[in-house]
Amino acid sequence: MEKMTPLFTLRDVGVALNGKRILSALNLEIMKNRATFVMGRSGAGKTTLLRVFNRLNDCFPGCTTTGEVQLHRDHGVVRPYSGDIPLPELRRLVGMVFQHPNVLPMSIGNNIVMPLATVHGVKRADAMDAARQALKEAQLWDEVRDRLDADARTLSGGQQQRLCLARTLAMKPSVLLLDEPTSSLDHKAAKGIEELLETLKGRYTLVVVSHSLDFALRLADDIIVLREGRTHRHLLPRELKGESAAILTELEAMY
Ligand SMILES: Nc1ncnc2c1ncn2[C@@H]1O[C@H](COP(=O)(O)OP(=O)(O)OP(=O)(O)O)[C@@H](O)[C@H]1O
Repeated sequence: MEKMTPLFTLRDVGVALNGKRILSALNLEIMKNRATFVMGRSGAGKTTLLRVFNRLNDCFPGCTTTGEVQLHRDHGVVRPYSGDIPLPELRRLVGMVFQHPNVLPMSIGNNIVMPLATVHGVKRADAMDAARQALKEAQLWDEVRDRLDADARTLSGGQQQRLCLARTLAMKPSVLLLDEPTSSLDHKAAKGIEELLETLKGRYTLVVVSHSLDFALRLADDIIVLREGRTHRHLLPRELKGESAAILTELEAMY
């Protein structure tokens, strides 16, 4: 069996917004190249937890993060909240895809090329190559190869979400945070994204917020269940597959 190594370790992590506790006493590990699902009722703090990993909570005035967050890199451990890693590098390593596709108001090609070239200083020709590769990995290339100059907003919702995924993959991230990536899509488009994520599993570390128990049962290696900002349970999906009907009933009651 492959040895599991952590990518992130959280020790006694808490998040407060203007004095209001959103997350408390979180102790957990996100394992490399595994799919970790974060589940729980609306308002439990799932999105806030995702934003701990890339310091996106810092964007909200009055937000404080306490405790220790460790990011394990090949050359050792860095602590993002101690300034061990520049923020642009952290955001590159910790890619995020949101609930609603947030394409940039520009061409399909430039949605990937522009951030690579202007934010990360990649040469345009290299950025074009990276864009092509990422679009293939996001299974969008065949649909857009003849219209890379078209406005990205002319794509369907599912295609826009795959473009957002391609933009994130082009950055060569260590981890992909996916915040309910299918919830704004119709059934067919949602299915397409789920199938795409199945192809990424094992090659990327995935942290997925989802309300779909079926999807979690198919894809998850680990499931973290939050309740009122705390870790309520940490499960392996096999614990849900018949071995513990009581847990399944409890989770189903949340959705
Ligand atoms: N920027 C913010 N300003 C004020 N309150 C916030 C902010 N972000 C989150 N919260 C509050 O923190 C709590 C947790 O929110 P969060 O979005 O993390 O929950 P969630 O589990 O992802 O919910 P949902 O499933 O509905 O998306 C909620 O009470 C929410 O109102």
